[in-house]
Amino acid sequence: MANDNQNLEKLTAAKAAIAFVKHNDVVGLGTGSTATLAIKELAKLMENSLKITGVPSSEATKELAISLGIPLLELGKVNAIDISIDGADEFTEQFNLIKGGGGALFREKIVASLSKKRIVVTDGSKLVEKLGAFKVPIEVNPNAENYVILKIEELKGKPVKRVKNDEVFITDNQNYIFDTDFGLINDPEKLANELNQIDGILAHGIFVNLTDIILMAKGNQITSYHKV
Ligand SMILES: O=C[C@H](O)[C@H](O)[C@H](O)COP(=O)(O)O
Repeated sequence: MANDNQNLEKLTAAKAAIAFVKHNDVVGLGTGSTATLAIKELAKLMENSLKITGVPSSEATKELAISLGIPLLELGKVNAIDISIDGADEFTEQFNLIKGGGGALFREKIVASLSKKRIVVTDGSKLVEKLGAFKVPIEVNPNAENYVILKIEELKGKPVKRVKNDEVFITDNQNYIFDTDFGLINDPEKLANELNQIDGILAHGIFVNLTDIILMAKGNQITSYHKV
């Protein structure tokens, strides 16, 4: 559970991120508590002069954006996004991430893939030396459940089907999530590529080469990592 300090850090990072948004931008709207703060800050700027169009990365974010009066485009109908702002569950200084703690990883990956500038906002707890303490969310079509479990186990992963409020968690895309323990991950790109080969996996939460700027707040200080 996030404490007050963590919430303040999330807000500090969110405020730093929206400074990158320009008038008339198409903005990829992430999912999760930190992205939510950024979306609310954007909406405040829109009360003055900023005009943007959002592209939501989940049904929850879509509802939030509508409630704030942010005009939206449908993700599946968009060819390019100027800038996206999203959170992360873990990141390394090599710009590798684990995402999907909220189950929105597939649409978040498409948003990041379409975006010209990808900004990740986090509190100070998300920086790690190696990914993997946070279990890798893997979104699986129910028809491929047992097949995918076998294939993940061949990769030495230990998948656990996600349950929320005593019920199997179902994603916005009507799939399951398997939170998978791979131990600490030495080569995220290799594991990402191996998972990409498995039929039945819609997406996994390892994000490689999908981030340009990471804004991490620690206390009220921002550390920004820019990919060169
Ligand atoms: O599916 C959820 C997303 O990947 C989130 O961006 C991620 O879980 C981080 O969320 P939060 O900002 O709430 O820590």
